[in-house]
Amino acid sequence: MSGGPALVATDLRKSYGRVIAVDALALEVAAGTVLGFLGPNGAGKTTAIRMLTTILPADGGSFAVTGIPHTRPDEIRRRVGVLPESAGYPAGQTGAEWLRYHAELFGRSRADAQALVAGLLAEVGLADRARTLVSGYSRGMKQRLGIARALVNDPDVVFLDEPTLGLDPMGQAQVLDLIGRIARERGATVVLSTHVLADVEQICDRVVILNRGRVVAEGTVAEVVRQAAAPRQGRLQVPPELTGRALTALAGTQVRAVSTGGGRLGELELSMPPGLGPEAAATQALTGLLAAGVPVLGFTLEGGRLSDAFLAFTEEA
Ligand SMILES: Nc1ncnc2c1ncn2[C@@H]1O[C@H](COP(=O)(O)OP(=O)(O)OP(=O)(O)O)[C@@H](O)[C@H]1O
Repeated sequence: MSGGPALVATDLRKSYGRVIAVDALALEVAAGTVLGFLGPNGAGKTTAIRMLTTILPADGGSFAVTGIPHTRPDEIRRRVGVLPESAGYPAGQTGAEWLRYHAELFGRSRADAQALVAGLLAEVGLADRARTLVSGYSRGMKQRLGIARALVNDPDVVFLDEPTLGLDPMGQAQVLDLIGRIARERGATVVLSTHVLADVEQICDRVVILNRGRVVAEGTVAEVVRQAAAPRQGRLQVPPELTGRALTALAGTQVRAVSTGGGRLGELELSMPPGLGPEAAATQALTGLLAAGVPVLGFTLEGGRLSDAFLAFTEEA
């Protein structure tokens, strides 16, 4: 593997008729990163993954995987692993047979493939189910088998499209643990497409948020949350006797204010409107209060979650 980024994309585009699925996608992902690839339904994640894994030709733009340009798709295919959005599994084969078949597709001899498959099944926690028909596997076991298949060529970059979809909490935890190990122990880069933002907060080093085919946010989870203007909640203390005047003053701003539950006078909860940065919202609120002659005794912005950021970046304009 080269010392450069694991994945680079520039101006990548794909349309289906008049629907622009991916629009000028630019990405740069460092090796060993677990990247959360996020976006609402139809944002273009699956289309982007299909292009980056050379399954679907792009309309324009370029990309490279571990330095291999998109003009050499056969080489890229040897360096990537994929768990597709709706992976199909064979009913009549055992997990070991199915994986061995895929290992042999990558040119392994039978003996070599057998050893590889035993290692992979152990890695994904299916060693004791090697000789069971896949049709008898639970959904979580099938997903882990699909991830094992994605690892059969010892890839540098692994693309997982919604790997925890439909899994129970135990199944989700096992898949997340496996993803963490793929990055840590194999040193592979993982591109994780998911709608489960709690998973992303737990295991992703960085995130990219797509909306309508475009990257609308990029960075670590903390950076994206900050960029989003979430914090969207704040807390304010004013002299108790001036609570009413403070609420009237804030009603003239874009910041929504209510007295805190429990009726503690002088303490107000603020909701910052989407689209207005936290500094701008805070300035508006504080300026409004000072103009009304209300002294501000305390003011804090509360930390936002990735879900707040996601909504802020993907809400309809
Ligand atoms: N084969 C296709 N033919 C026509 N339109 C398509 C096709 N595949 C995707 N699209 C459209 O392209 C856009 C992007 O779809 P895509 O499946 O890439 O989004 P996604 O982010 O993966 O969504 P989801 O989270 O629902 O899986 C959508 O408007 C979708 O309807």
